[in-house]
Amino acid sequence: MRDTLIRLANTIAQRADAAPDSSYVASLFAKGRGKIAQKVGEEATETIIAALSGNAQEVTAEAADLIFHLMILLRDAGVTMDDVLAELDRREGVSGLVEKAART
Ligand SMILES: N=c1c2ncn([C@@H]3O[C@H](COP(=O)(O)OP(=O)(O)OP(=O)(O)O)[C@@H](O)[C@H]3O)c2ncn1[C@@H]1O[C@H](COP(=O)(O)O)[C@@H](O)[C@H]1O
Repeated sequence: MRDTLIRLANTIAQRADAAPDSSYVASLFAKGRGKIAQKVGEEATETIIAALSGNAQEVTAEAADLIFHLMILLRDAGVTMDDVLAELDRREGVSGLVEKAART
């Protein structure tokens, strides 16, 4: 799973410095963080609607759109996927400690 995210993050990073009319991702970077954030919001809403409709194929497609646009927003905000995954790892460790404490 991490390989997919790394490949996509690398492609997105290359597009950040590319000419705006050279690709979809490059054009989104050129439009700025407000537009990128708007796309994340739209894709999040579409993912929610798909999940509520109960169609797993639609949820998969919308979730892919959401993660893709979120990765563009992260790049624009100077946050790496490694930062996010490290935060999730840290929380897993924290919750493990809480569970351990609850058992003692
Ligand atoms: N994963 C994706 C991906 N998912 C969705 N999309 C595009 O995201 C856009 C979102 O669709 P919408 O209908 O919501 O948006 P729109 O109407 O085109 O745009 P708005 O006017 O709403 O801003 C579509 O143009 C999709 O093609 C993607 N475009 C690119 N990728 C990946 O990004 C890489 C780089 O893409 P390019 O920058 O196009 O080379 C590709 O190799 C892919 O791996």
